[in-house]
Amino acid sequence: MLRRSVGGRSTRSICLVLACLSLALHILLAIFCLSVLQTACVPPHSSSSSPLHDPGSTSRQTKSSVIISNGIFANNATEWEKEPTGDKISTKGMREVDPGGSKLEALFSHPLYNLQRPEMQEDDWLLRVKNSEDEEEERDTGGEEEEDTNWTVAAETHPPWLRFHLGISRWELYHRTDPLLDQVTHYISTQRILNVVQKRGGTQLKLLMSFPNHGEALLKPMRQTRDAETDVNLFYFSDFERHNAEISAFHLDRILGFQRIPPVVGRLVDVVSEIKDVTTDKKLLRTFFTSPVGNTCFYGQCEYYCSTENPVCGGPLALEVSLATMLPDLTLAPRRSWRSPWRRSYSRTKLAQWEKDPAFCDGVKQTPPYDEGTRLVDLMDMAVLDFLMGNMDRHHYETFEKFGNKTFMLHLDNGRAFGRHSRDEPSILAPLRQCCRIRRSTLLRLRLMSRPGFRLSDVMRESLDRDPLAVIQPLLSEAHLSALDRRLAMVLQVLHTCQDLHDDRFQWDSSTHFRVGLLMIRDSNDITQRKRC
Ligand SMILES: Nc1ncnc2c1ncn2[C@@H]1O[C@H](COP(=O)(O)OP(=O)(O)OP(=O)(O)O)[C@@H](O)[C@H]1O
Ligand SMILES: [Mn+2]
Repeated sequence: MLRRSVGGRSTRSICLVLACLSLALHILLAIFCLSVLQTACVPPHSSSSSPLHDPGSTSRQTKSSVIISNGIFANNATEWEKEPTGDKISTKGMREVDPGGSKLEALFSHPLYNLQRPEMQEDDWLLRVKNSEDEEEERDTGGEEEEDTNWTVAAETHPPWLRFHLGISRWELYHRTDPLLDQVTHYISTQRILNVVQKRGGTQLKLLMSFPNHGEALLKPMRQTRDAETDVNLFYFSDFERHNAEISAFHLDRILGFQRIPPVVGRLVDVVSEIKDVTTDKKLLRTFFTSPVGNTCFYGQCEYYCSTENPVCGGPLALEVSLATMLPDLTLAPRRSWRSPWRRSYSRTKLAQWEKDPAFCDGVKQTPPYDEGTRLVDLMDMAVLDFLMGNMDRHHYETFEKFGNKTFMLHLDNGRAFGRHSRDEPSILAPLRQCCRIRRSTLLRLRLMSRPGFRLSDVMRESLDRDPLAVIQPLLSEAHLSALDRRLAMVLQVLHTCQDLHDDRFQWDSSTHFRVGLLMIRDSNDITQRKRC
């Protein structure tokens, strides 16, 4: 009896121990699975304007262009309210934010900026390097030889501007972490200037600079002191273009994760030895003069501000300028110019249609190319970029013809941005307010940058400090930098209001109490990732 009960008790305790062990193992397994799932499912938000975008899934996205949050993120919060995985991420390969470390590096190391790149197809590249087969074929067909450029040599021997051209894809101008970016900006900010001519097109003075090895850059000069705020009585179309706006816009676009502005860098040029003495443009040369205080000035020929009353002056010789890397020549890579649906009237009295009609977006959404693909959310990205930097001058945008409508939008001409820091211009956000659409990855990145560890003003300050002109004076004043944070909060507020305003677009899933939101368009990448999850 005793033995049996002892035996029974020991069997029971063995069973108990085994049950405990099995429970512990299950808990361990569950923790492991959760951490693996989190790593796999947290960072799936990509900008579809990058090679991360899976071109094959664009059609999938087109068919169902709104997100349908199905409760994968298991809590009662809407997607909106959920925190992006932030500075506390400790999953493999992720760094914790070091309070004294580089916020810019921390931002670019974040999962939202490091998404897996789907394989690029041959037609996803804007240009392609000739290979020996092409050359043979050309010789057989009697095709023209490339002048003095050997396109078949190894990529490392190409000049940086050429490698930049070769890296342009259907979804982005460059890859954010590519060391080439530094090389191309270093090249145009240091190479000898061989020739200068005025660049046609547009309304204000711009110069086309040539460098050794066929490199070219678009120059916009400094016209007023960097800190001067635009006069409140000036209309947006009467404002000067600013060289520091062009530089800052490039940095902001990259920080937002878009990669839709060609690399722009600052440079101090000598107006005599690097412009006057080397130019072959007689019309430009004729406009040089010495100002009453002995500074060398010029004004060129253009529609606005090209007169003795609006000269560009060295001090007495040095002039701050912005240099934008030139895109491939139009004969090699033609571009299409699109009028922005939210273009302003460029009139002192007239209002544009979108300013009078709150339902303006409904029409846009049904109009090609905004009725499918990513073009509408790309417009929203552009509105966010422009609102943050106070740019009211976005009348057109361009795309590369080769890619048709399945491609990103180029954000060229940002010279009228960063004019005022003390005032925000809510009308720039009209597209967002009227459409209530945003790319999911953009939203998550914006929210990330509203957090102290990745604060937009801090990452912008750090990024701009790397420009050669920053040693003279910061490219953006502290007032402009803090305006960025203020405006970012406003963007997030607008999106939040979208949810409140359009509550009919939300349904309640009664079984789970998860809100099913139709607010945000998903990236194709999100869909791919979600399947995996
Ligand atoms: N990096 C670049 N590479 C090649 N072409 C460019 C580049 N930047 C601008 N351009 C071309 O030059 C044209 C004029 O440039 P930009 O728009 O900056 O001048 P603008 O005087 O401000 O024009 P507008 O008065 O029409 O606003 C653009 O429309 C674009 O086609
Ligand atoms: Mn312009």
